[in-house]
Amino acid sequence: MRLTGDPAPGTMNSSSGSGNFLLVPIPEYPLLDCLPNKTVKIVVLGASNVGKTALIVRFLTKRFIGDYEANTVLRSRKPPTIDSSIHSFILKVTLDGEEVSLQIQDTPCVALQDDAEGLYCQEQINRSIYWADGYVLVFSITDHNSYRTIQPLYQHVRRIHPSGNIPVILVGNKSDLLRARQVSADEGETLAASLGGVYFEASARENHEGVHSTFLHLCQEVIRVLGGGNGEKRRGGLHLARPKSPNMQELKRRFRQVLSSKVKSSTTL
Ligand SMILES: Nc1nc2c(ncn2[C@@H]2O[C@H](COP(=O)(O)OP(=O)(O)OP(=O)(O)O)[C@@H](O)[C@H]2O)c(=O)[nH]1
Repeated sequence: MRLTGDPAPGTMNSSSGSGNFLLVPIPEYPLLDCLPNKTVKIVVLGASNVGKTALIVRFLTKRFIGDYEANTVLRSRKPPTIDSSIHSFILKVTLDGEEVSLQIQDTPCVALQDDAEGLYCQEQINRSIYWADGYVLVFSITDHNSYRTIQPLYQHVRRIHPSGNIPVILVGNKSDLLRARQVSADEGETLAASLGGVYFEASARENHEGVHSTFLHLCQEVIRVLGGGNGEKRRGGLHLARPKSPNMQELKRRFRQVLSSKVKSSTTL
């Protein structure tokens, strides 16, 4: 099944419970004509394999990334590999009756250093952290190491933004895998409270609504804490270019590929 509309190259229209989303790759220039004034910039961070990309894909397309993978395997026997580059998306959302331009960045994984306190974190992630207004910190409830990464990760964000409130939410993903649970809901809630954020358990695999409300909650929190407008201005005039998305053409090609394979397989089955 194709997403609503017939996407022009480089754009996709999707719909969600709260209205129509326009999904476009973030260009290297501002979209002054077609985006609302209010902008919220969100980055998704976490350890390897926790489901960062799956959560974003679920939010944007209402689908589970594994469905795309399975579908492509079926058709070409060559699953798409999501590379570890930074990918960016813009969509319009309506919050409390007002249109907001939501920009989301997916990032490569971070990892704990051997001392379990420091982080291995690529420079491009630092640029994304600097760029963003709000932070989705993700771990998997089936992987206690990914949970242990969160506190150092938050400290890392704090070092980049030493002053002021940091809108953050903590997501314990893969809540469908209850039998493999290694992190309790209490541990999630306690950690989120210590970071000054809210804890959500989510399943990118099974639940769109949970993922959807998680992202929207963070949007609202960003607007509440920072107000609308432009993040760079809020940070005392410091300007840092938005991280580039060098592989956006490739990502668009993969999106089109998996979406068209979805159309074909659903019509042939
Ligand atoms: N059961 C289950 N599997 C999930 C869920 N979310 C993601 N996965 C699977 O977990 C694996 C990792 O998902 P990704 O979205 O690539 O994780 P990531 O955090 O972006 O991974 P990195 O590229 O290592 O940073 C994939 O096989 C997904 O299909 C979930 O909610 N439930």
